[in-house]
Amino acid sequence: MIIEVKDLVKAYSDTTVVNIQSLHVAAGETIGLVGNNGAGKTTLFRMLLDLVRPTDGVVTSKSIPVAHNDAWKYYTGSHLDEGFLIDYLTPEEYFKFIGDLHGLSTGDIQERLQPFMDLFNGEILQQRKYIRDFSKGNQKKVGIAAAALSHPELLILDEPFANLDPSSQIRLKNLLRSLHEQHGMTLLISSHDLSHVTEVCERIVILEKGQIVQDMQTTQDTLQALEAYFTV
Ligand SMILES: Nc1ncnc2c1ncn2[C@@H]1O[C@H](COP(=O)(O)OP(=O)(O)OP(=O)(O)O)[C@@H](O)[C@H]1O
Repeated sequence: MIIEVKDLVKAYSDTTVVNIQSLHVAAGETIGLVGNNGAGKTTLFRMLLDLVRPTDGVVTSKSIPVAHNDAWKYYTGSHLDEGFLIDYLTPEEYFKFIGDLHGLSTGDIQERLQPFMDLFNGEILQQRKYIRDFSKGNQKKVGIAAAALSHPELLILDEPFANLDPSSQIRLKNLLRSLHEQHGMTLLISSHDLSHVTEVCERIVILEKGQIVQDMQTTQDTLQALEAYFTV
């Protein structure tokens, strides 16, 4: 298992925001995490990435607790929010920084960014602008590309479609599919867009008040089932 979660609890004072008995992510799976505002999606991702320590329970990656070992960092890419970026760099400088961490040459970086050119829409590279001066949507594109640059075995993205214009959302959907198909990347993404997430992900997990209430393989009926579930 690339990720295994057991009896994972996160509580702030006396409010429990995540409470998951068990969640297994196998290598090569594409999983969409859905749930209303405050359901605990981001908190779960932060615990998977050792950014937040659980109140109870453990997260293991390839059987090793993420809190006690760095091995997972070499095969895990992630972009949760713009806080992950280095604002005073240009996108080129940031990609070089991330590429250096993974021993990629300038040529490797250029080659690996090639599939992102449609998504970048001519607005990311050679702009002579720092990341801080880009729009939220374009910052997100930089973050997603940087997270995927090392071709990680596991890619974790929090709301990758948010703040993107409709054309960019469609381009991102195709890109994520092709990262999975061409590199066997395991994807774990959260989204409020039920249609996009069911198109990209073969498995959908619904989180409600910190708990997993449904975990299903995506079929042609899943979108309808999700829409019914979220209709109040
Ligand atoms: N540092 C913190 N201190 C106190 N409460 C927190 C903290 N971080 C998160 N929470 C609470 O945990 C709950 C889950 O938040 P989280 O951001 O994980 O939800 P989410 O599913 O990602 O929501 P959204 O869809 O709105 O992004 C919320 O009620 C939030 O207020």
